[in-house]
Amino acid sequence: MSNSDEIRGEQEFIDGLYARVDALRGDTESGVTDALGQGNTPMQARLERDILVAERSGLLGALNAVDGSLCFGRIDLTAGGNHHIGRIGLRTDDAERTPILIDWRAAVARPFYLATGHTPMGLRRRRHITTSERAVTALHDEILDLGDQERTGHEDPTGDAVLLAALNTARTGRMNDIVQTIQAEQDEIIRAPHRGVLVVEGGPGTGKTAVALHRAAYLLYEHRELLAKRAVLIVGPNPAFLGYIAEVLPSLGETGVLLATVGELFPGVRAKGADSREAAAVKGRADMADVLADAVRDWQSLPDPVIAIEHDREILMLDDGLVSVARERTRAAGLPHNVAREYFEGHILNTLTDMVAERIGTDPFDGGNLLDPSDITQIRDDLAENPEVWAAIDQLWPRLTPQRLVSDFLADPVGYLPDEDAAAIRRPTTRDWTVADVPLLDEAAELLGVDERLARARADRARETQVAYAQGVLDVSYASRTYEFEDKDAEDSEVLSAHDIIDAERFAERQEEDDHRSAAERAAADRTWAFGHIIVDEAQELSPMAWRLLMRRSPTRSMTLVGDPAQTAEAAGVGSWHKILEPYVADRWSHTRLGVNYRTPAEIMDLAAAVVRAEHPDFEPPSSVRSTGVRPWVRATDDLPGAVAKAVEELTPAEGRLAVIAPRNLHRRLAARLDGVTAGTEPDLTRTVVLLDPRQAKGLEFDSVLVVEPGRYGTSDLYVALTRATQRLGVLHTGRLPKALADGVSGP
Ligand SMILES: Nc1ncnc2c1ncn2[C@@H]1O[C@H](COP(=O)(O)OP(=O)(O)OP(=O)(O)O)[C@@H](O)[C@H]1O
Repeated sequence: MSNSDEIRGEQEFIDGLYARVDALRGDTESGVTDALGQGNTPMQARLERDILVAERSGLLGALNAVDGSLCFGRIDLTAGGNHHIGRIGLRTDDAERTPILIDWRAAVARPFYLATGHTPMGLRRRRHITTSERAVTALHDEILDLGDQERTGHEDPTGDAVLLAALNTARTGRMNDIVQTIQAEQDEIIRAPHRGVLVVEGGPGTGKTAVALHRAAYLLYEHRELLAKRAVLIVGPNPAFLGYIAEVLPSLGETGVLLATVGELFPGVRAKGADSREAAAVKGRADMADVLADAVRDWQSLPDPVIAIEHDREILMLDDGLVSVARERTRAAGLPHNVAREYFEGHILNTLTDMVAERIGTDPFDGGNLLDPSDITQIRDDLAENPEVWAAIDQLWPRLTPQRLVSDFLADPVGYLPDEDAAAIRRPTTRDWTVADVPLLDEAAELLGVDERLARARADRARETQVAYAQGVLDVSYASRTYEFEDKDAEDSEVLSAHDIIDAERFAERQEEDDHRSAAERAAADRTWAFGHIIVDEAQELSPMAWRLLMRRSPTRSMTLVGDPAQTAEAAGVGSWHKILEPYVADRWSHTRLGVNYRTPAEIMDLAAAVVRAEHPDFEPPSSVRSTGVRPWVRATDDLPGAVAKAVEELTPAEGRLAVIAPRNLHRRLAARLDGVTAGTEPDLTRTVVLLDPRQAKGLEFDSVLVVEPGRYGTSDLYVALTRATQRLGVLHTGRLPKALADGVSGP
């Protein structure tokens, strides 16, 4: 076959695949339209319709998402025949249902990623198919069976042309999937068993984030049953980062995933405030769990010295001795505070009942008690009607919300912590919640528990509303009943109206069961949700308190943690995997390392590594997969805004993105000189020029990067900033220059 025949052949095949996708999409769309057009059908049918619409909409979403590059590879087998590999699997629309496109996650597709000339895994040839929209634009073939003489004219002798093209393309501000070029070391991690804790460590640009996202897609494919129900959680360091990675999973046809920062994991709270570095470090420490437990105990107070309760025209004196006994008995039950309150109420009511009984029932002659059990019950019931009794109980053992506990604690933490730490976290109760507050709120929720009676009362009220609603719905369907039964069509006359099969109560129950939100949506609204799998990116940044929160969300400890200790920025970050995991899984976790940097060219990586080596001489950076021949530059200036504006002009790529990374307090001055720049807490990363502080740059990448005033960053922040570029790096400074930068480059 000639060179162009090969392309034509693939084009025809791919046209066939798209025809199949279009037909499927048409079927799915009309299925949804028909279902929605059914109008006021009986209840059961309506529930089924909702499920069908949800399922079909998911399928439709997947079909639309993969449209860009449905098929990207082909493997030719030594034994004859071939398989095309794509983002989703497709079968023929006939009785045989023959596979025509293999999902990249299927076992059959694996040799596409792993086969080498050395270990061909039954392959003769591997082909990468590049498409633009629906048109085939290039083919790259690798011969894996060296004895095979057949040539296609599309041979790629080094086998890395497609990878290098992907690494060199202009960035868009949104991460792309790497499904066409997953490397063998990455594939192994993506397909690792989902049980247990897997730690993936690797330097900048080694594909940790990409691998984590593809792993989520793989797990959803391989364990669809389990994970569609329990959902996968992906935790990232900040909202800008989550925006950056948000399109990867949908492009792989997967949407059943919750992406969140730790600051978003307490439903009902949005962390908008900022903490100082010291405050975040103190709030993140593991001993905060004990501190909060102490704070809860301090709400369980004693009278000072008595509480006088007027009852039945007498005064009952509740003193600290009596309350102390009730408190100790309640605490001995070992229950969360709000749950234990019911026991405390019981003890106090008993204490007061004894007092009253003693006063009115004592036999003046022998000191015995003249009351019988029904009198005692009556006294207790009367006391339970007395608002003063409840006011005393509320004072001594108040019901608390996590928000109340934490905000009161932060308003006055003195006495719970060393003075310096208390001063660092102290703040008025009116302030916004911060990210570091969220694990404290979660801890507080655990310590407080849910008052079962309150929860039951709330559930009862909700149920009553639902039953009333159901009754209304059933009345409507009852009205339509005659019509249904009079219908001439025999099949329709078989249809039972909702009334025949279900009463209002049961319908309400069924409504509760049939919650049509996706698992990810339900998980987002539920603090106690147990996820099927949790993936944590930049895991080295999380504090011990944040780990406590995440471990609660993963009772099965099915987790993938990715990170790089050399990039740890947060003072609260734990730093060592052993320290993070020891309390939860002891040493039952596995560890793997990625060693190739796909992002940063060797010229830039050498400079960044020198910065870390100045502090840690044994530091081993990942090796860059490519070099560009373009050396980074470092320049001194007296006029920073002017020099930045000039450098931005010089570095802005014709296509692609530029990041200016500068300390936050310079942003206003710099932004004033940069037209159309985007900045702020949630910058729009799709704009050509983005202004970021070093923390915001974490996990992101750009074609060009300009680092401003490097002398003002800590080593790990500087390492992060210097390793964000795929092509060019410039450094500008007025002040001190870290020696490694001065030595590494000589500016013009
Ligand atoms: N196999 C691959 N094929 C194509 N591109 C890849 C591959 N592996 C990684 N990349 C690209 O390399 C870049 C870096 O990947 P990624 O952001 O996942 O690295 P990282 O290890 O998370 O980096 P950092 O720790 O610096 O945030 C991304 O653009 C990613 O798409």
